[in-house]
Amino acid sequence: MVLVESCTPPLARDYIKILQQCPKKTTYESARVCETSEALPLIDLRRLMGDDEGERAKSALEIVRASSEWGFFQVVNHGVSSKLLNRMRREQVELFNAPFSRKSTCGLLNNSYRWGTPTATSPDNFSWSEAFHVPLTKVSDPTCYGEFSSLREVLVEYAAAMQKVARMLAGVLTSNLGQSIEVFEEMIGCDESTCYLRLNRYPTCPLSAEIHGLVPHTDSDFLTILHQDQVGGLQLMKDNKWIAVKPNKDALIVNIGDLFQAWSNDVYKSVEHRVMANAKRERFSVAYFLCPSHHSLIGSCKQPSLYTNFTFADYRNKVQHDSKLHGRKLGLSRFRR
Ligand SMILES: O=C(O)CCC(=O)C(=O)O
Ligand SMILES: [Fe+2]
Repeated sequence: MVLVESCTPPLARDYIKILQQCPKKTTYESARVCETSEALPLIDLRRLMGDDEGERAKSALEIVRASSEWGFFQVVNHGVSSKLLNRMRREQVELFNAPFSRKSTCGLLNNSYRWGTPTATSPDNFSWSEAFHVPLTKVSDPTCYGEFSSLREVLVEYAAAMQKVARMLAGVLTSNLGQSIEVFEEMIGCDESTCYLRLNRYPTCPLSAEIHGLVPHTDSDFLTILHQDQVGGLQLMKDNKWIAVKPNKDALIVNIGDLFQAWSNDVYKSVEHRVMANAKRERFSVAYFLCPSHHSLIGSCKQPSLYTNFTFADYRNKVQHDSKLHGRKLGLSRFRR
């Protein structure tokens, strides 16, 4: 019990409360069952950026195929230096090492600190993690950082580097749909001021091997670029099986979000993914979310559209509403015709 009470953030306290309130014992059927034989597609972006037109077309096709068949892929030679990735990680570790009271009450990074899942109604929608979910409009604001002033420079640089990769990948995906990236950006209002960075920490979990570090979800954005450490735990759903993503220190992980699935009329897939908690090692990751402006209309670029027209604000409101009411997001199914 001492162990549980001394845990910060107070994940164990919150988890046990939910467990006690939940009348049915939750069984994590096959929570750990995981197929590892299929490796996530690995795409070399040097070929996409090179002079050889044939190679560029081949690597674009790999991106399109992975986005349609997997909704997930890894990229290497992405142009983001390992020095920057390492600096980001060091600053992230230092930030999360701050006392809980400092993180939770002092307005750091636009008050974006969260832990656990306040809306959880059962143990299986509780996430054993803490995070800062930072709007990019705030990353250059010096008043957001308190004593963590060196974090600012890294976050600004990191966001710019991720934006570059995201734009390149979005360009490939939109061009395959017969649209230019300029038209996409104008219609969707996607730019650096509308995107988010999420710094995740998954503390070790002393309670059970079957708790989620992050519950199964799809991302409510166009696409996500993730940098994870070497601990592992990320899994994605493919053909009704969970597949573990093996950490690769040179790779960034890319996944399609709900909005690209809608905009592409289901050509690209936003697939469920989750993180399993780890009893022995804490884990860190940083996610960059490519998002549109709130009032952007996310129709489909193809007709007949499988989805009703909705704005990003409509989407987020529904997600919040469903999470409060049902303990989880219902996502795109809310907007299917
Ligand atoms: O930490 C990870 O591996 C996944 C993070 C994630 O899915 C998210 O932040 O949406
Ligand atoms: Fe995610």
